[in-house]
Amino acid sequence: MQKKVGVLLVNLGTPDNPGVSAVRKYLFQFLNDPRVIDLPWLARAILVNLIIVPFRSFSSSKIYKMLWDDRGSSLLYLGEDLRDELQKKMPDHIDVHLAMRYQSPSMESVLEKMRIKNYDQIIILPLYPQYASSTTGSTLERAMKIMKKWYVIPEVSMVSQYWDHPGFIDAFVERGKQFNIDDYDHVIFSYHGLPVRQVDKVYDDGLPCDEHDCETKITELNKFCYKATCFATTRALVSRLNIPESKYTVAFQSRLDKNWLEPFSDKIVEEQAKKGAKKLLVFSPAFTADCLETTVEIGDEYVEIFEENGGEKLDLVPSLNVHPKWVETLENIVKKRAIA
Ligand SMILES: C=CC1=C(C)c2cc3[nH]c(cc4nc(cc5[nH]c(cc1n2)c(C)c5CCC(=O)O)C(CCC(=O)O)=C4C)c(C)c3C=C
Ligand SMILES: [Fe+2]
Ligand SMILES: [Fe+2]
Repeated sequence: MQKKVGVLLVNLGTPDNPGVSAVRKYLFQFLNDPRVIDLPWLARAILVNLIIVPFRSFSSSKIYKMLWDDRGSSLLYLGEDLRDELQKKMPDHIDVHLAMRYQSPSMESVLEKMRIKNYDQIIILPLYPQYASSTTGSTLERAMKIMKKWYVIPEVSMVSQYWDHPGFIDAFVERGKQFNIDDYDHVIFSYHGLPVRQVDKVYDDGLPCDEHDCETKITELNKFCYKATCFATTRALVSRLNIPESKYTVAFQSRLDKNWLEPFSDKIVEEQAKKGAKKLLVFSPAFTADCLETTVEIGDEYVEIFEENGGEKLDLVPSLNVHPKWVETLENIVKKRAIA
């Protein structure tokens, strides 16, 4: 009998609408996740529920209103498009589903639909190329918490990271080739930031991230360090795109406080403009779909910072979205894991 396989693509999630109350609900669920704000519960409860959420709901709602278009939030509808494109590449016995870690469609509801299908195997595929406890870790933990309650638990396969997958790199190289890189004064590889505390936690040897050469090499110790894999993705991309070391910077965006990974992308944008750069190109290879962080933070806010400081043109390389090479990469990842 042909084995049935269910694939679950998971991304972060987005508010149901850009209004303050939906954004509050989203931030409340997201930031109360102990893998995201990894403080003791009382400190997290006070910080998130009395300080961050009440204030941030208003400012975030404003930027979500800038992101929203006739199809809604791109993180969600591009995920749906990706699911549909991947489904087209699959044989009859493999179904592709999409869930969001926070808000809708929830992992609970989609996994329940998958349970009823009685698959022989479930493949959980978070849409983050580089592992972080707050993203991939949280998604995989949630999947395990849901499935551990099932009476019948099928074979399960979980994807932790694919920052060096040749297909993932090829897809971003193709995106980069849409631009004439020689025309730009500088290139920024801007990854979502993380608290330094969280990157330090991947090490069992008692030494912080800073003492593991994470900017230059991948080792047995740092292979799950988000900073190390962001730098490694960048090395793979610059080598394929022939970008010399003097012409690019790796930076981290979207910090909540100052103890996040540095350098900060907005500061690098400002610094480049002040040094006289007129044209900047920005890649954002921690995101596989365009979202608030790319379209608004880079595409609007960084453009403004660059121009205010003397720059002329900042271009954002679009994310992978439904690029055929990206769909093909996911197809290969799934087919390699699917049981026969
Ligand atoms: C690589 C992916 C991501 C990592 C790592 C990550 C860590 C992380 N994020 C926050 C706080 C916020 N992130 C927000 C938005 C957001 N974050 C990611 C991805 C990663 N986050 C995405 C794809 C998005 C956009 C979602 C969308 O709807 O388009 C937000 C909300 C927006 C805002 O108010 O700025 C917050 C807050 C933390 C605390 C964290 C790790 C500790
Ligand atoms: Fe985030
Ligand atoms: Fe590290």
